[in-house]
Amino acid sequence: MNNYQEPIFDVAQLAHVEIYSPKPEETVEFFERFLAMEVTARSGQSAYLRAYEEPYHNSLKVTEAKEAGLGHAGWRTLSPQALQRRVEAIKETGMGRGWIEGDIGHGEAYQFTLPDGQLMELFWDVEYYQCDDAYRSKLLNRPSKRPERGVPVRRLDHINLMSSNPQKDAQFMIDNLGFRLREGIEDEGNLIGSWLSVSNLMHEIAIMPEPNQVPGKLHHLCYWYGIPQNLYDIADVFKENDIFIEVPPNKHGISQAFCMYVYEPGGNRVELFGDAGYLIFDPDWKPVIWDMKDVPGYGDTWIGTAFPDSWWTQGTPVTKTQNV
Ligand SMILES: O=C/C=C/C=C(\O)C(=O)O
Ligand SMILES: [Fe+2]
Repeated sequence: MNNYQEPIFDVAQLAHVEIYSPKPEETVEFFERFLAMEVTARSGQSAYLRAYEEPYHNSLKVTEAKEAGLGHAGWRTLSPQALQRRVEAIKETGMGRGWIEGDIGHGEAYQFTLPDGQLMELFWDVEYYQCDDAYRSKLLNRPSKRPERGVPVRRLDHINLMSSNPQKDAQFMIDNLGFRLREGIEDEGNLIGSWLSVSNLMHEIAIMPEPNQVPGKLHHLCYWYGIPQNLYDIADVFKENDIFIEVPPNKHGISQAFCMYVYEPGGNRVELFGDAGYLIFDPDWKPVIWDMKDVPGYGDTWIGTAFPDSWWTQGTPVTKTQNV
């Protein structure tokens, strides 16, 4: 058994996501007013936000840009030593961009891109949120009081990217960062969809096909409630405020998560999780593979309305969709 390929446990979590918005103030208002996130800093064209149960200074950076899309995703490693090991591995791939000083909320980070071009970074040094007395919760394991406005999300859960070569990107995450494939969608033998994680969550990242092979897109970012009823509460608020609901409260087959998809005012798709679906504890988990023909009505939506075409074809930045 000594030839067993041990997992790489160097990446700990998805710590933050930067999204681009052509309507930054409306995007910030969406997260602040409806999802009750707190703006913890502003600098230049960016605002930094956190959810009330997140321990770090921020988990979301909203940056003004011409078009919606992914700015970058930030992954925290398990230790400073783990960071160094992963940086060496990434350097070998030629996808490394080099070190940056850091950003508001975290220290030096090593940046790289996926083969498809999406920008990512690895870091260890992080700034923990310092709670003002006015926000201190009586629930000692909660970093700040539950906000009284909107329907407050509790933490960042995952990102989902659209790729011109999803199989190549998934393999990159597996080979160099220790992600494990949990579920996949195959079409004519190609892995076109993958749900990958480094924790007990079933995914911190998913990678799906861009129908016209346009590289570098974001499909969605997801925040977690953990309480299915909250999806109906926030759906009511969205409806009252003309926020487009693409997929109403729904149970996914893949991941078994209870979800809902909306578009924030800047145009990026945001998923909300009523619960995160099943957790994984088997150290030798065998990926569950779906054939694409079996997905509609089972893998995508197990219970709820059918997914609209837009869910399979639209990401950000938006490009004209030829007939797919
Ligand atoms: O077609 C299957 C889609 C599943 C999506 C997810 O599990 C997710 O985006 O969290
Ligand atoms: Fe998702």
